[in-house]
Amino acid sequence: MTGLDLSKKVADRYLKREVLGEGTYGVVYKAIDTKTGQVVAIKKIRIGKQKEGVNFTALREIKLLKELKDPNIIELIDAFPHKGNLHLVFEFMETDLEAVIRDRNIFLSPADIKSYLQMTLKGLVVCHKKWVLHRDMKPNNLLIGPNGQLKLADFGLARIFGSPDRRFTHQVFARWYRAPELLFGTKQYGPAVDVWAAACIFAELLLRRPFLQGSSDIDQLGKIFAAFGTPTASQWPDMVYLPDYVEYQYVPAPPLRSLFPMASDDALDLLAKMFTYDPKNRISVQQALEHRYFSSAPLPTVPDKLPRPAPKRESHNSRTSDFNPPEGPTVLSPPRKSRRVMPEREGFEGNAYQNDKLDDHVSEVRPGLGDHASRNEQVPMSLDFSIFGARPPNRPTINSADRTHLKRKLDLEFQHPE
Ligand SMILES: Nc1ncnc2c1ncn2[C@@H]1O[C@H](COP(=O)(O)OP(=O)(O)OP(=O)(O)O)[C@@H](O)[C@H]1O
Repeated sequence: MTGLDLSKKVADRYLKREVLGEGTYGVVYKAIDTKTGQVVAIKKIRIGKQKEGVNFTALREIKLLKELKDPNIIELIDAFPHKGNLHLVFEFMETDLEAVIRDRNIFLSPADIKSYLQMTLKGLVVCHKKWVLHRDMKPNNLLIGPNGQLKLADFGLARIFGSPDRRFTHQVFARWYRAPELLFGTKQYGPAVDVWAAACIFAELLLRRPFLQGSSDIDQLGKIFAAFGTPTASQWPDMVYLPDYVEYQYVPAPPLRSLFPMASDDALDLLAKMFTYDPKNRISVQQALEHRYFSSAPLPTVPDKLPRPAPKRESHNSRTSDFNPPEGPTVLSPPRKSRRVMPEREGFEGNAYQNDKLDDHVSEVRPGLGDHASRNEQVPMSLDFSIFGARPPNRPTINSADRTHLKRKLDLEFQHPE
């Protein structure tokens, strides 16, 4: 029996290989496109059994992705229903920015950081020009291909934001990357939320660890204010009118330089502009790309010279593959499962990370993509960041209450399209 025989064929075209992980909307597995020989990633989304019969979140993702073709945005190659599931076929990406940041063997030079940030912003500017927010920017949604190209992925939560009257659910962001206006419950927000998240990613590239690790929304705001000072009315006049506004004790901002001692003056200037409190005054993605940080020395590293994690078990060529793998498909444990958080009571009590250990007995072997399991290990730090407290063991994603809320919201939107 050949490897080909052992592999399961999907839609008469894709040879299924190992599971790569599991996201909010379903399992992602690796496959080979027998038509082209290309290695692909297939996101399998269960089609709802509801009256409408289709998972509209997935349809939205398809529509958005088809409109967003760009070297810095993940390519949707194909989409088809199969055995009651919707399958989205994406170009296969070897790793993601989170794996790069966590890899203690990787040294990121100022030019490397500049390059990763520039590619992130280039992908975002395409979204924003088409009036689309990404809304879920975080390092593990920034995938990296074999030639070092960074591409924005996971548009499951993105949506068009053209109409000024549109209201969004504000609970969709992974907390650590959430802008203060979202944390204060704003119902109308714009591309500035992606700029804030990109600033958090920029800071994370500089620090080699997540910058503002709040354990609740209130704590998240506390962490933000400890870093940049409590915003004053003159800095952000609309703040007091936001639905969930609460007054925080005034704390002055420490010098930004003290938080990022290794950053250049240009990097700090851009960072400060991206971390501006008032979304109306926050720098846009286009303006950020035009900032002198990107034109001053050192120039951004060319993508294929960027440091990336070493492949774990086999070397990948994501564009081609032999059709005769020595073994059949290996089903691996979804690594993301162990990183999910249980429903969290917002506020001061409860521990969002209490279920981290649930899947500890399942070992993870995931060739190609970065070793997510190792993310809990200590990583070298470039400065003393202890004022922001101990590093929680895991990275929170949206909780199930958020998800239920989001689903209800999306269902409503599709029942009453504007
Ligand atoms: N194009 C791809 N190539 C290779 N691996 C991928 C690709 N897309 C997703 N993956 C991997 O599959 C797993 C699930 O990804 P998915 O985008 O569904 O969710 P996520 O981003 O991990 O989580 P969330 O849904 O909470 O944002 C992740 O481990 C991701 O790295």
